[in-house]
Amino acid sequence: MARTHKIEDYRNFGIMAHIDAGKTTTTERILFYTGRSHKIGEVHEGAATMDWMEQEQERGITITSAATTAYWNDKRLNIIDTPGHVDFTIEVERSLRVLDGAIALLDANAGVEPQTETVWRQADKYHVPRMIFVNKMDKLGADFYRCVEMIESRLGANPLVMQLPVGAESEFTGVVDLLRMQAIIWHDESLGAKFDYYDIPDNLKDQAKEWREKLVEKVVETDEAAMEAYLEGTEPSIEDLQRLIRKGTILNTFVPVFAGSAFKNKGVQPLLDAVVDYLPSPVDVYDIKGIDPKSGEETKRQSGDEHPLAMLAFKIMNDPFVGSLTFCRIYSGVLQQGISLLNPVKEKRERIGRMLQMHANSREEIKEAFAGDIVAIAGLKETTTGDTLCDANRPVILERMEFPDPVIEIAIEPKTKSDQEKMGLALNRLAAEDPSFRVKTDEESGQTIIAGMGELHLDILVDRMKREFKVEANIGAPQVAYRETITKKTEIDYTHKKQTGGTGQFARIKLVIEPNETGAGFEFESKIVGGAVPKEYIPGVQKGIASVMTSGPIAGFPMVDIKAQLIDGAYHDVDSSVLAFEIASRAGFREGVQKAGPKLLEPIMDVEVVTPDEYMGDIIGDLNSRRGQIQGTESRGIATVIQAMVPLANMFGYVNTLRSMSQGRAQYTMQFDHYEQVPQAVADEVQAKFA
Ligand SMILES: Nc1nc2c(ncn2[C@@H]2O[C@H](COP(=O)(O)OP(=O)(O)OP(=O)(O)O)[C@@H](O)[C@H]2O)c(=O)[nH]1
Repeated sequence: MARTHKIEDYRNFGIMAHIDAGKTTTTERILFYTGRSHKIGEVHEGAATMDWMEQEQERGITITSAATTAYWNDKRLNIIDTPGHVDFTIEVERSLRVLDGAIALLDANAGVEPQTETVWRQADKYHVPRMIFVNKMDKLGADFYRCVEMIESRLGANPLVMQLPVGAESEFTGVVDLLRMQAIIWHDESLGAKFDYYDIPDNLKDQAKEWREKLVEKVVETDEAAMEAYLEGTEPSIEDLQRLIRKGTILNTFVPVFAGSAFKNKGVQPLLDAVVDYLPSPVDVYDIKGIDPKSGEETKRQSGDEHPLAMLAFKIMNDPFVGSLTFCRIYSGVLQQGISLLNPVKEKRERIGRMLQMHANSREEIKEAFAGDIVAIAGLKETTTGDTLCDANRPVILERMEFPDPVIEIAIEPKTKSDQEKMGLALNRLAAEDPSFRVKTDEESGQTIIAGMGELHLDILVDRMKREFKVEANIGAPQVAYRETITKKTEIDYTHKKQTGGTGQFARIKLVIEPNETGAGFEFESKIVGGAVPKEYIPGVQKGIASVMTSGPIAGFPMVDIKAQLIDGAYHDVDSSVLAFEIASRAGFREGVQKAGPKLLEPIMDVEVVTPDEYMGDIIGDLNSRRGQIQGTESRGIATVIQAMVPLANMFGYVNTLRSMSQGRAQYTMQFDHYEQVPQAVADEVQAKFA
């Protein structure tokens, strides 16, 4: 099987938006017009093709990114679905990672919304070229020009207005194409409604002329020759304009803006034309960066079949028909069924079995795939999200995605004992799919603990466990991961002696324990010379201390950052053993930490809030009341960035507070920074709760 489309004719793009801006509807229409989807499922009827999982439809938010292949104007489109919910920024990041361009949707009435700002900034981080579709022009209160203004003021972007709406709200009938200076009018609102080209309506003629001038001026600025010609009175041709718009879009100089109503089936076809005309192909964007696993040096991988195979796994889904499906973007080389590839991250081999191409409502078995393609591979064993698969002879680790550490822990237990094993399997599967989700066992209580990015994040995973793995579970309240340590140097002299007929037990130890540097963990050293404690018993001493450290004296949290030295001791020829020394050190250390000024530590988060100026005062005041320490503020574009260190314990529910304080316009991110002593009053509370 050969390539059906040159790599230059690929468009890998995603659609990003605030919740409810119409991403699902627009994607549905795109799939319909590209001819692959023959039945349109309205979102509210719960039959949307892109929303695969049941609960997504129930919750009405798109959680997973699916990739779908479609065709338009002889070009091959791979549409990568990106979610809009703030708890799933990780999903947005991973789809932004593998797409080359994006359409940002606006609700024509709501304009630029908070999550539009969030995903826009994420796209900025990856330099993703974008276009904007002002959707819902048929809606009450739709205002195209206000949206254009907000693109500048809220997103700090440079809008290149390509179309003007003809009418608005219920009078919306089509658009003026400013490039060709003609009106495109749809005859009715039904699916597949026909459109025709007309002269620009009289009442829009002046406005169209004015906006075309703005368009041409912005476009010729990207090219000196065109600029000079224009200044001398020569209008660029439509082809020249298109070429320069493509160039400026790919360089992120400006963002072409279009108008329409996906729901009323208006504006989608010209939008698809624009995807083909202005969004980049895989060879138009930066070469993907990577690391040579042998030398550790940075390298790059060019897009193209002629280069060694390298692809990035960006999504794992459980598929009811074939089990686990790993979605991969091929950057270079040709992938063939049956070959064996290296996963250099895990240092494991993977054999490529079944390969699928996903379409809107069908899947196609393929034997071969090429640079630029997105394929779903069945049955990979070792590969998790973010891993690279490559030619073993030319290994590369493609730029890894950044996954923030989980901040919330919740205890989980199956509703029935018999589900214990099934739950373990399910949690491990989910953790393999989602790098921001972790599972562990609490040593002390034996409880299973799951950790994630937020309460909603964990909620959805528990829900998936129920639906996909048929495991019902109860969960506890979200919990901060406290730690304990000591503050004073202390010496311990402890003797363990037991004489109960037969062999006795004897061990004497002298320990010095002291605080270790923050983050240095547990250190053990033996200073024994001359055999006061025989060498073979010393591991028993270390083991005894380590076992006590799993549960501190204040509230049973793990102890950290302690240095222990064994300085002296004594033994008995018959009665001493490793076990006797372990028992002695356990009891001695436990006694010692009580005298060594034990303290409770809490995780301190590095919090960054990005907000419009007017809410800054309130936000800082609120952070102070959360025991937060403001590190500084700076302006970034049109917003203010506040940097603060805040205890995690006081950050639960912050999303909602921030939302209401800023009318939803401020966003925040946080990540773990360090552990710090808890003030006494708070420590007392924690102790009362856990001890
Ligand atoms: N009036 C009008 N409504 C629209 C239009 N496009 C979508 N809608 C409606 O807006 C609502 C949200 O649309 P979706 O397509 O589900 O939006 P979404 O962005 O995918 O939402 P999430 O999946 O929750 O992120 C639905 O009720 C749609 O019918 C439009 O062009 N005009």
